[in-house]
Amino acid sequence: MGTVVDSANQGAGSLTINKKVTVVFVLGGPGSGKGTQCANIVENFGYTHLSAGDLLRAEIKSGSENGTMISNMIKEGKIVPSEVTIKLLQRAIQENGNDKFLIDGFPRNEENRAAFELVTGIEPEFVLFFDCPEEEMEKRLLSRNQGREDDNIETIRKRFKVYMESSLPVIEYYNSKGKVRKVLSYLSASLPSSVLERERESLHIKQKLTSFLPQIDAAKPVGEVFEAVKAVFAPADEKPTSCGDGAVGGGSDVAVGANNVPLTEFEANHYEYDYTGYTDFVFSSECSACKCQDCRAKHDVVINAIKALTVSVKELTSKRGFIPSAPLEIKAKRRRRVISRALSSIQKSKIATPLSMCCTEQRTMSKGKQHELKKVNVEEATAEQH
Ligand SMILES: Nc1ncnc2c1ncn2[C@@H]1O[C@H](COP(=O)(O)OP(=O)(O)O)[C@@H](O)[C@H]1O
Ligand SMILES: Nc1ccn([C@H]2C[C@H](O)[C@@H](COP(=O)(O)OP(=O)(O)O)O2)c(=O)n1
Repeated sequence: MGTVVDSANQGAGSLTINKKVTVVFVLGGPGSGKGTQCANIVENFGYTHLSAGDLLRAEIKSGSENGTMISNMIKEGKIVPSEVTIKLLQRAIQENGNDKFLIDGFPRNEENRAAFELVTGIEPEFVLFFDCPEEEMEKRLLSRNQGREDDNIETIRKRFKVYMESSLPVIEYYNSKGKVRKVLSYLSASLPSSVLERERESLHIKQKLTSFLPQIDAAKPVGEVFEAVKAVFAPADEKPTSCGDGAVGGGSDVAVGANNVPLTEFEANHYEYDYTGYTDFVFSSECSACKCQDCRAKHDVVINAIKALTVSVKELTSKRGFIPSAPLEIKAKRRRRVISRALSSIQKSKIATPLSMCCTEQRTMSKGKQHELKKVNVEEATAEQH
């Protein structure tokens, strides 16, 4: 017996997607309102909506050989084998003239995710995540009135269990890659961890989360939810790649902490948080919300420069026998000047930042290069100190 991917590949043949497409995954619990919001997005942003559940139900109706198996799995609240769903999605994408797709209710487990990526080579542009309390979802499903066989209390409970156990980890996976869009991302970036903690606390599924998870509060009325959705789509849609695109609220998790640098790294202690001027950087940089690789790379260079600067000043002050017992009294204005000078020296000395350089590579920048940065910054810092 072959793997899921093997069998999906065998059957894929003519189904191979031979056009460049933009894919947004729309995820959330059963009844969280994915389909409802997808209809709004289609109307306003020109996407084509592909609901995995609808495709599977259409397959049952078509009398296909897989029909009975799919029907039984859905009645049990289980997830249909990936190769079946992926083929349906591939066909729908290939046959549609559009090149922008909302894929709703997929991937629903790790197997779905990995197989789709391998078979189609498509990575989502971003992930939209609707978070809604179970009681609300249950109420909605029980009054959905679409004649669905799985909208009964017994199957609903099973679907909730599958969602918590299999689907949430997929959302967390995309979150770790900075793909999950949130609305207040730019704000959260500058907040101390205690505030982030409070934000995380407000999540309906908080007990299952291992990290901060961007979400849209899907328990609100349809119109309000769509306002949040619009904030995610509008900027991304208007100016997808340019620098300083004003994508306020449209940034993903990665956009704010650019390159996924954990916020805690800058908040380890008061001294470091204060000294790096991280807050200032986030709000003053034109590119802080931009996710293009260029900006990410630049941001990494700055972060490294700031770190090097911190080390240098610590060294300088300890050499002078001055060990600060309180946070260093460097005023915000001066701090910004130091940082901006450090940045311009870096640019002037043409430290090349290849666009292809990924965040990890940047962070593991060779010691030699870090030393170079440090040298530049020691001079700047010394000048400032005087
Ligand atoms: N924000 C909302 N407030 C109240 N009811 C909603 C909201 N969003 C969707 N619904 C209703 O809840 C039910 C489930 O919504 P649906 O979009 O089908 O969810 P999903 O696609 O996530 O399963 C539908 O009857 C829909 O009209
Ligand atoms: N990727 C997917 C998506 C849906 N399914 C099956 C299992 C789900 O319980 C049903 C219904 O999914 P659908 O997305 O239409 O509905 P809910 O979000 O659960 O309300 O379809 C699947 O097996 N694999």
